[in-house]
Amino acid sequence: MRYISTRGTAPVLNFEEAMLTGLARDGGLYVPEVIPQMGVADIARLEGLSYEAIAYRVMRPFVGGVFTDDEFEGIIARAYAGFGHAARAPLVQLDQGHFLLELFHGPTLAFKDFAMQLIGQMFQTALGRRGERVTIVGATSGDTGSAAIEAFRGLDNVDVFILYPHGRISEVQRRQMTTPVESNVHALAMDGDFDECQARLKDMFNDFAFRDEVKLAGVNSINWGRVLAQVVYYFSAAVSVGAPHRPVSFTVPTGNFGDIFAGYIAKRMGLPIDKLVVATNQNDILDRCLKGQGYHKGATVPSISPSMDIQVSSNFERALFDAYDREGPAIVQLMDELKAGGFEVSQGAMQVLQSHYASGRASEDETSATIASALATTGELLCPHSAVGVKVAEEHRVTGTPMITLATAHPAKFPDAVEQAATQRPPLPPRMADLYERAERVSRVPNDLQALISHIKGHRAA
Ligand SMILES: Cc1ncc(COP(=O)(O)O)c(C=O)c1O
Ligand SMILES: N[C@@H](CCOP(=O)(O)O)C(=O)O
Repeated sequence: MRYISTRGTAPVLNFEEAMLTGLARDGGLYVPEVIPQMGVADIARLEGLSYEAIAYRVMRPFVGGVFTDDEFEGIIARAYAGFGHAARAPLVQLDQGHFLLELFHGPTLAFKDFAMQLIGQMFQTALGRRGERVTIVGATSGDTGSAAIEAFRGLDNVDVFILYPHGRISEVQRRQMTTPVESNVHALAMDGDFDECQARLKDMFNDFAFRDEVKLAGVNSINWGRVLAQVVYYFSAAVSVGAPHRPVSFTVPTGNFGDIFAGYIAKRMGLPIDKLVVATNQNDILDRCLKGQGYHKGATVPSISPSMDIQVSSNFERALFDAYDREGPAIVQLMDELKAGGFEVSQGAMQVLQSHYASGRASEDETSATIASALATTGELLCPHSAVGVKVAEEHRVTGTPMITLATAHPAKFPDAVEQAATQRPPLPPRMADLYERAERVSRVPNDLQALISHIKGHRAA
């Protein structure tokens, strides 16, 4: 299995190399050269299997010969052993034909654990074999960072630095990053918003001297391994509501476009997905773009679903790559225009995008109202991101086709917003009950590439 860059000029890599490289050296994102296929019979055989067994069958062809069968089975088993639900990703019914896929039973209570726990295990196996140590730098609007710190804390062969936008994440998210005591993990509160954190991260990858000196690696969804792990739950969920014998739709609360892109990969592999619905909060650049209004950056407005306060949605580049017939130079041009403020999508590419993705947005009031009404009618307490999804899903449901909305975080990660909407404060699970008493360790850093580089160099173990 070979991986190519969306910008067309970086070296072609195998799975392990693409996973450890993160951003391609031409600034692009790695994607599989060919998407492996699963036929109707292969998908039907997933019914009744454990989450781990489905994960093995769905991901195995993407990994190639990098891990042996036994190694890969062990990696998957260890990744999901710590989840708090036997089904890992249980499906609950909200209404006739509308289901919620609960992706918040991992150690940090958000969907990011599905991929981060897995790539933590894959990094450990691959780096142990190579005898290498790497420096992971990540950008987060709250959940990626906490999942990464949890997955990599205390591991021998990695230093982890996570940039988060100072003052723009929830207290639970912050404390999940600032309270681990292991000396190889570092939370950095940066002045700026998430897009600026992500831009500095990409600047670091494009500074080859720094990148090579510290052996920079990335665990944001620029890393193909992150997207791949998320493909699995589209299969597990769809099969439990009747796929491959009938089509299924998904609505996905979306920010950096990694999760919905995983759904697109599942569809390209053969899963009968009718609609993939992108649900945004008031930072609705993706909704506007998918409705044909171009991709034009504005100011990011803080919302009650802060993890989706994003304007530069990094994985949208992967979607554009396919929509532009995998023409690297076209993507280079669009990304140059984006640096200057935005771009228009060609008519042909727009048709391709709209054939795969629908979209909608939820205002702040609509999000709060959905939290309240879901609790009243179904007893389900939603986090604000999941509520954005449920509201948009309701607008796209079609009789006869099950709609599955991804519940991307536990409500206890956003207790203030949930309490305000539902007059009920969701408690943290018992294992985290002392989170507010634990001591915090965090460095305040400026939005400045050189300052960040010297901070990281000065705090690495090796
Ligand atoms: C809770 C939550 N929901 C939804 C999203 C959006 O996911 P994606 O960035 O993969 O589109 C994020 C962050 O990315 C998140 O943390
Ligand atoms: N919402 C994310 C933003 C980063 O997304 P990623 O999937 O690219 O890592 C977060 O919680 O950090």
